[in-house]
Amino acid sequence: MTADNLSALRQAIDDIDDHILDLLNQRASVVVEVGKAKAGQSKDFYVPSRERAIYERLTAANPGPFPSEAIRKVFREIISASLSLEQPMKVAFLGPQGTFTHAAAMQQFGFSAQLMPQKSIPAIFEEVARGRAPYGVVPVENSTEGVVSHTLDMFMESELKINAEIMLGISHFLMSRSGRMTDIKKVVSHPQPLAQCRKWLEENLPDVPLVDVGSTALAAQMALEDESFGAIASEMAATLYGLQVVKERIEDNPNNFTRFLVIGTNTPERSGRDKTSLMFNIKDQPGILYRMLEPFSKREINLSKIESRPMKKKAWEYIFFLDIEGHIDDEPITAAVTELRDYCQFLKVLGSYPRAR
Ligand SMILES: C=C(O[C@@H]1C=C(C(=O)O)C=C[C@H]1O)C(=O)O
Repeated sequence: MTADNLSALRQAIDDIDDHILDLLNQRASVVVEVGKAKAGQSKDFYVPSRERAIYERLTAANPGPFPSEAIRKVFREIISASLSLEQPMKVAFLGPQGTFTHAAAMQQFGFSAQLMPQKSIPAIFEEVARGRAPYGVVPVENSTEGVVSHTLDMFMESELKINAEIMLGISHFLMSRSGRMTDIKKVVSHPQPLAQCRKWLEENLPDVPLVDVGSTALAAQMALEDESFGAIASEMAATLYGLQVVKERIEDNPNNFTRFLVIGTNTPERSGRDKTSLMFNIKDQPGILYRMLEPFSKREINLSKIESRPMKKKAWEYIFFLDIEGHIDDEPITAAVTELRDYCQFLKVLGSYPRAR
């Protein structure tokens, strides 16, 4: 390639970039107009279902060679930056910086959002309920370890609604100050990642004691303080805290996903591919468990999750959490929920929101 040829190609890239920049500005101006129109109708500015539709439409329409996997990331940032023109989007999440919830919040809201780390799951509910952040991100279940009971318990007392769900592939990294396995005398992490790496730890660090701490990010901070600590945390935590990766991807099951919820004060409109989460307590009667599912099965409504938790106020009474496919405004769902209500002492719709996949 000659120098002339290279500079001609670079000139072509500059021209295209100018064009992209011009289009980004045109797009941002339209988003501002949409924001004004929504404010006039007191509608939420942030619409996760519309964002999902944009990612899916563009990924399907992409002729290449630009990689389809990158489309969501690029448009995530374009949308995030446009949303911040109105006002920085404040999002409370389970901190400190570098937790998996931080990564989930970033995946959903992008770099232009103002992510606000909180010390506990109740603190996130509190920030949103008090209006200090319009949205919060909380973990709710892991594909290998099951539900995050703190989050389910919070819905018993809170009136907040689920606005979206986020699925995040979870990969655990072992990290330390030196990056040498032989320096590690203790392994620190949150109990869930420790459990998810049990086999790897038994095989590779059999005599090293394991220490539970409140979060993976806290574990990373401890490893930064003490060279003899190995922390199990996200790749993001290693970068953020400047730790050396000892071993990548040490989870026993590589098919490890965590589901997070975006909580807010309103219920999003139907998107056509939604999920509804319900919470209820049934009256104690013979055959009641069977009957509570009948309103759904006879309408062929798909259940994606059922979970029960002890009701703290009364021994041996249970609260059920049910996820069903569809939006509460869909006629069969409204009818099934109305029917179920008859068997319940109480029933709460935790939200209808776009399905992640
Ligand atoms: C512009 C809108 O509002 C927000 C911004 C979006 C965008 O930049 O495309 C998409 C959805 C909303 O979160 C809209 O609802 O269309």
